Amino acid sequence: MCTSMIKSKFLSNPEDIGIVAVGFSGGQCKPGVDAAPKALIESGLLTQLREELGYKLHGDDEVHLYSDLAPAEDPPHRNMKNPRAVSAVTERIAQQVHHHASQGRMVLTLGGDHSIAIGTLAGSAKATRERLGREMAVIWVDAHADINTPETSDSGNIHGMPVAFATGLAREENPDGPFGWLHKDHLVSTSKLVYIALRDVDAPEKRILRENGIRAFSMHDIDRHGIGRVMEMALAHIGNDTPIHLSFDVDALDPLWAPSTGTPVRGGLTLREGDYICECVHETGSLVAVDLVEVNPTLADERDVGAHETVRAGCSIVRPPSSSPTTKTNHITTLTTRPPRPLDRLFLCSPFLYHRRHHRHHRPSLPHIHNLIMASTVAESVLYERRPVKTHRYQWPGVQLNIWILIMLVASCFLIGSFAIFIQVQEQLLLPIPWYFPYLVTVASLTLAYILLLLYLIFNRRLLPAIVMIGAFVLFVLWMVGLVVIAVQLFGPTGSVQGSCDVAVFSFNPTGPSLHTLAWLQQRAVCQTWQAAFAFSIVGALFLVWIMVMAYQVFVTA
Ligand SMILES: NC(=[NH2+])NCCC[C@H](N)C(=O)O
Repeated sequence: MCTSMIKSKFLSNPEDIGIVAVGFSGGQCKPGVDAAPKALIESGLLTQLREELGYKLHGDDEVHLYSDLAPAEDPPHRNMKNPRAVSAVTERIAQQVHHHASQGRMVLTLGGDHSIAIGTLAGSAKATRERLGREMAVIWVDAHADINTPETSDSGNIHGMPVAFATGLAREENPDGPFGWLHKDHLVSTSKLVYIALRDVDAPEKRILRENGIRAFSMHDIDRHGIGRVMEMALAHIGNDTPIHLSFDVDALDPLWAPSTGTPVRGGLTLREGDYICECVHETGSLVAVDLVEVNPTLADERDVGAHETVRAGCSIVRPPSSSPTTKTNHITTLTTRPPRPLDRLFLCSPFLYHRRHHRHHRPSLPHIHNLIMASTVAESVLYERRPVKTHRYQWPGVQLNIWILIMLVASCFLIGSFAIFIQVQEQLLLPIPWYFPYLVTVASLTLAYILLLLYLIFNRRLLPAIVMIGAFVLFVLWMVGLVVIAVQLFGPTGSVQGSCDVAVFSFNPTGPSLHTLAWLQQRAVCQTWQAAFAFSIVGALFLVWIMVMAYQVFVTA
């Protein structure tokens, strides 16, 4: 039995994981990244998923090297290095991912360099369209944007281009050319793409991000807002009704924690921030696929102090619980009752664990990688003695809310304007001002203040349904009083507005310009203003009911 307590929204077989282990490094020039799946598996990743977290794994018996796909020759094409090899391998990966995803399983792809995401995204986007009739969102956690087109890339390495291919920004016109196999149903929309942890973006990539309005959170944003807020914003951008593919490049982490990668960049995520991202994505229940790429176990050599640091940091961050007397579940008990090992659950530690120095002294430890993956046990497992913090992300229907605000603005402004004029007229005629004139001006002004409050809350992403509901209810009562008063004035006994209209105006039959005609026009305008005020009051009252219903729906679906 799978231990995850988060209910998956989009997987029909949430206890199953399709594994695609990709031993491929052709998207860049440093050898070794193809050894990652083996290293990850040897360090116990899949065993842990299967035995300790209770997942049923499919396709876990083989690391694919795709040697049968190696072309006889592979000259550069549109400035790309190894174009045919990468195209053929990613096409095959797309089929593998599609196969698993079509069966409603989570797909875990172990890279490999990041070029393989051309295949993983294509496979899961297609399967998501076919199975759920929806578009899929992508959270790309990476130091790099990997959105160069072949024409903008300086390096020609395809691992710097996968997003451009996956979004259709880099298209191959020739269907038989490299990546000509990518069709419309393989593509991901740029509006459903969110980057996290960027810090090394090429100038043309910046332009591409800007021109396509792609949502990107750099390390600067994480420093400024904190990872919590950034995740809130990233997930709000995606919305809670969209399946998510998480593509995690290990170089998103600071080299302090993950130096064993081809293109490390300083100033990256802390270990804990990496954990947190994965926990948040898992908690949405929308996760359908994960890639873990660019782990290069061969790049940590004997002199690498980073490996030591990694181990130390991992140990201090993830302290195995000293005791866990209440643990009942078998597979968890096994872990919690055995003596803690210092390397346990070290986040993405496999490149270091794979390192001979550590490998000799420790049984390949259980990597912390499952944070990254579906189980996200960090958030929920007794292992960590943490309780998931229930955070609500309210998803307001944007269009409805905008219409609501606009119409209510019009209604309130109209009431303020017309009753202010009535007050003025009464004053001029030296008549007493009835209480409901200033009352209606006040109610409409309160409504304006309420709209301003909503806008402020929306801007700060704090639009809580409870606030909306309470405010709307109070205003509704006030509007109803106003509505009744207006109705009495308009349709009440003779002597009312309606009556004066009928008697003072319509019984006359003014023809030609005269003082009578003028009075008649004036009186009719007053009547019509009252009628409009009545109409707007009804609209206001109904709209207040509408926003209460809206708030309720947002609340129950959160
Ligand atoms: N997946 C990666 N590590 N990508 C690094 C890309 C670096 C650079 N922007 C390039 O296009 O070559």
